[in-house]
Amino acid sequence: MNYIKAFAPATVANVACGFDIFGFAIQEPGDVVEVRRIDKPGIVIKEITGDDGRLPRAAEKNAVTVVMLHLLKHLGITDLGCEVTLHKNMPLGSGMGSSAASAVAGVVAINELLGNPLTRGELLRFAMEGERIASGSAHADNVGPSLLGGFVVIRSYTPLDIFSIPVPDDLYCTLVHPDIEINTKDARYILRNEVSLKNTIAQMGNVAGLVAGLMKADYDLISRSMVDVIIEPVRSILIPEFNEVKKAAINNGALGCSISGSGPSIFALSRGMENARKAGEAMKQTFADAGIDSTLHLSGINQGGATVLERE
Ligand SMILES: Nc1ncnc2c1ncn2[C@@H]1O[C@H](COP(=O)(O)OP(=O)(O)OP(=O)(O)O)[C@@H](O)[C@H]1O
Ligand SMILES: N[C@@H](CCO)C(=O)O
Repeated sequence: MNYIKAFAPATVANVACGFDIFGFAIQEPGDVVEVRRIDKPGIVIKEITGDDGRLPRAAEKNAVTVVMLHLLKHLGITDLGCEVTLHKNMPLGSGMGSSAASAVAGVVAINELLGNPLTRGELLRFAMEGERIASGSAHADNVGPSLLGGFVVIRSYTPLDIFSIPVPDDLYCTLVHPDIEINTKDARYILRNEVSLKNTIAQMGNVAGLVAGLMKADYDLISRSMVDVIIEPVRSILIPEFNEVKKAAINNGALGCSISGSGPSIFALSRGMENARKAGEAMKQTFADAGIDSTLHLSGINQGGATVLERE
């Protein structure tokens, strides 16, 4: 194989109560990566589109290529030469798993170019290295679902223990990205290290409730469990109009609404596409009323994760 083109979708991490342990992928948007063999050994970034020249061009600094370097090192491959093109189809610092989509598309593309020496599950820890470069933290709740699809639970980081759970067919995601930027690194820095016993108990109840609600297709239980008493109260101060946008979603048919990843995007889950659309329009209008432009995405839960689009 000499050429691979791969796609990896945007993701919603945390899903209200599951900081660093829950995430799911949506259908669109997503990053596209092209990898082509060249004679000279080494990984080079040939071109990046859609980033306004803001992303690092050095292979060891960009999430899309860092993952490739880690994978080649693990496999002991020193003579491979590749030119990489990244099509950046989502904003940076968006809370949509932007760095994760690049990392996942990159690792899937290089693995395919090499004839798939590793399984999807085995690629996860390499994709996490892309997150380490982007935000200083190798969390898996964006790369996990972008790579594997479905609603992903990370039961443990040491050792890594990750699995998917079924979700109701009629569950839809609304994702609204206001035109502002928040770096994951900053949004993690402001979090407190200690959590009260009272909040831990409340959060554990909601985590258990959300898993059970999704697996049993119990929409009332999903709705009651989409509550984050630990992270959202701290981070929401970084997002203008957060409380109003959340209220607009809930008042217009959403089951629940919270910050997507580390923000500023805000997501809602709804029963049926029509409710998702109604909630999304109300959320977007609330931002517009405050003079903030935003972009609306509507999607079912992406069950397949990253895909290979072309091979030569
Ligand atoms: N290929 C890449 N795509 C996006 N960001 C990258 C990439 N490579 C390195 N970065 C760096 O990662 C930082 C953005 O990552 P960050 O995690 O803050 O955003 P995000 O992925 O949109 O957020 P979130 O993880 O909350 O969804 C920027 O500083 C950017 O320069
Ligand atoms: N779980 C991570 C996701 C970042 O998208 C965080 O909230 O910092």
